[in-house]
This record gives sequence, structure tokens and C-alpha cells, in this order.
Amino acid sequence: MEDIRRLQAEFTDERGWNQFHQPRNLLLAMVGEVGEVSELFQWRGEVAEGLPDWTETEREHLSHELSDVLIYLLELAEKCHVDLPQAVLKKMALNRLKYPASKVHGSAKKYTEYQD
Ligand SMILES: Nc1ccn([C@H]2C[C@H](O)[C@@H](COP(=O)(O)OP(=O)(O)OP(=O)(O)O)O2)c(=O)n1
Repeated sequence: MEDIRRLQAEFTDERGWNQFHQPRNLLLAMVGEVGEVSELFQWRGEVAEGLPDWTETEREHLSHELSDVLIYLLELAEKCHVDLPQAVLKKMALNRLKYPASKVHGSAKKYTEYQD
């Protein structure tokens, strides 16, 4: 994650694009790329894991769009002064506490739906 963040920071600096890469613009750019990912799945119905019916071209296109989402996400986090690698680990620890495997195994219910 840190390598990708650094490479994108270099890419942006080299082009004098920091002036455009404020948090709101990065958020909108990221959402735009999420839209491009969605477009690839649009109207196909459910898609099985591994995307067995997709062509190589479609798979490559998807890999590009997912990459764009991640690139903007990492830069957005940086510009918001969120240490994303650390924050993700903390959040995953919180998720484990909120959803103990022994309690929720095999159920997709949200934690608020459990009575205890
Ligand atoms: N102002 C910009 C423009 C582009 N990029 C980088 C980050 C993304 O990884 C990628 C996005 O490029 P495009 O906006 O050209 O989008 P696509 O690559 O998705 O092209 P298209 O929209 O034609 O599919 O380039 C960036 O950092 N800042």
C-alpha cells in the first residue's frame, strides 16, 4: 500500500497536479472510477467467482478500473491525513470484535440485528 501511495504521489508531483488533487476532487474521481467498475458488471446478472464467462479483454479492463479506485483511495486517505494501512488493521480488529465467528458463522445479518 505504501509503495502505491508513494508512486502516485510522485506521479502527481511530476505533473504539477497537486493543485487539483484536493480531498473532494479525489473523492469524486474515486467514485467515478467505482462507476466504471459498476459499468462492467451492469446488466450481466449475478457473476460467479472468478468471472468464468468474461473475456481476457474484459478482465483486463476490470483490473484497470479496480486499480484506479485503489490509487484514488490511497491518495484520498493521504490528503485527509489518514494512515490507511494502520487504520485498516485497526478497523479489521474492530470488525472481529463486532462479529465474533462463534456468534455469526454462516449468517450475513448486520450486528445491529442480533438480540444477544
Ligand atoms: N488528474 C488525474 C488524472 C488521472 N490520474 C491517474 C489516476 C488514475 O489511476 C488514472 C485515471 O485516469 P483517467 O481519468 O484517464 O481514467 P481512466 O484511466 O479510467 O480512463 P477512461 O475514463 O477513458 O476509462 O490516472 C490522476 O492521478 N490524476
